[in-house]
Amino acid sequence: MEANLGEKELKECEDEVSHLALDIGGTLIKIVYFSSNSSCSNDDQKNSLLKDRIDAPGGSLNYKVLTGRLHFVKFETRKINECIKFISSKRLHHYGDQDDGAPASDKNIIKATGGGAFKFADLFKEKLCIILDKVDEMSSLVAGANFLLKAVHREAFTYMDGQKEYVQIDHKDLYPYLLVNVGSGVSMIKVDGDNKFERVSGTSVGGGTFWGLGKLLTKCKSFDELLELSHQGNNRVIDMLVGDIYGGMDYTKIGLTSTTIASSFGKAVSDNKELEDYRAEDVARSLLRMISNNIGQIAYLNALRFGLKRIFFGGFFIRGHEYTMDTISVGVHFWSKGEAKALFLRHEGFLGALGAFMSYEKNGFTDVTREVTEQRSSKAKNSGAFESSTRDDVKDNGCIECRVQVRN
Ligand SMILES: Nc1ncnc2c1ncn2[C@@H]1O[C@H](COP(=O)(O)OP(=O)(O)OP(=O)(O)O)[C@@H](O)[C@H]1O
Ligand SMILES: CC(C)(CO)[C@@H](O)C(=O)NCCC(=O)O
Repeated sequence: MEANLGEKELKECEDEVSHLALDIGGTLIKIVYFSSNSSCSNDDQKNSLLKDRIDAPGGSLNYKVLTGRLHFVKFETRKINECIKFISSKRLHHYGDQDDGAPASDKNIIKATGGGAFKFADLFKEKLCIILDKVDEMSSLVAGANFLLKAVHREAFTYMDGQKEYVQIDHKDLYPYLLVNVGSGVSMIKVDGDNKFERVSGTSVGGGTFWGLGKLLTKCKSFDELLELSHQGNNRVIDMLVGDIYGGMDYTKIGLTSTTIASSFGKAVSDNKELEDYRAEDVARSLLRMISNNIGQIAYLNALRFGLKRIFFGGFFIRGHEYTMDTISVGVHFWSKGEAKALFLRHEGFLGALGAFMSYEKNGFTDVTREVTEQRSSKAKNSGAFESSTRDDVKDNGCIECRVQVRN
């Protein structure tokens, strides 16, 4: 049953925050929280509009459905204190306050995944009196990806030659697939079903490598600046191409055109130039291509190893960046001779946080039933320093309107 809220009612109701989950990675902290539109002053209205009770399939359990929003926010892990201030100022850590039945001792237990759930457990306890309930990182990534692919409309898309094409996922034909999460490092996971997966490979040459090397080589101050720079660069200035080696000719016998990169950064060997003699734009471009190509190639090899046709790329390295996606797609297409497909996800950076969020099930948080609409969060745009992303879409900070099913 659906709660049928008009725009007016939605505006009149203030958001009531609940259910916070964290993914504390090597570079970024990702936060997902749910806010229900359930603090209307009139209780009757609240009950009739927002909490349609439904019976569980078995008949005995009673559920209520809350209408609200899933919010997505990120912080740099090195600025963890900003994240703690944000949680504190929004009182997100009191997620259980309105949860009638929960014992007091359960109220400040927050689901958290990623290495930082271990590393920063004491800090969260000290500053926010939160106990981090650790959820395995790989199972969170898989749960997050499966949820997005099944529940969120227009989540997965291909990107080739500047064309973005949404892919309708048939739930019965989702598995198996390869999930490649490009965070600071890269994990490659063969997914065979709900909570059925195996981490089959990984590489330390990932997003951290791009951002770390890029910072050293270009003096960029932010990841966005580095990406922007790469947009304007030309990798052929530094990369050694097949044509550079073969006197401008293709090496047709082994299928290499003259414009194929033979050696990333290879021209720097014979150029007799210092770093300062290269344009930062060109360095950034070569670096992005080198990392993206390498990830695309290892991903393809693993897909080949297990006969997987679909490769979903997640993690904050992707950032919906066209050139990154294009490079990965072209690589996968080229090496697989068109057999395998690279697919991208709109909420790519939040897989782990979403997976941790979904794990509230055991505490009575049952399901995010469906997305209603997706929109940019006006709050995210207006709330100042905490959400200061330069990009404007839901991947960075934003929200999905949805319904969640909560066990009474
Ligand atoms: N604003 C940003 N600041 C820093 N890095 C960013 C930013 N946006 C995107 N990135 C890229 O995203 C990567 C981090 O991605 P993600 O948050 O998925 O991984 P993580 O969880 O921090 O790492 P890991 O899972 O390996 O612990 C960075 O290494 C960088 O390449
Ligand atoms: C160590 C993790 C899982 C932490 O998120 C990630 O950074 C990663 O998968 N790194 C690659 C490590 C490797 O397989 O070589």
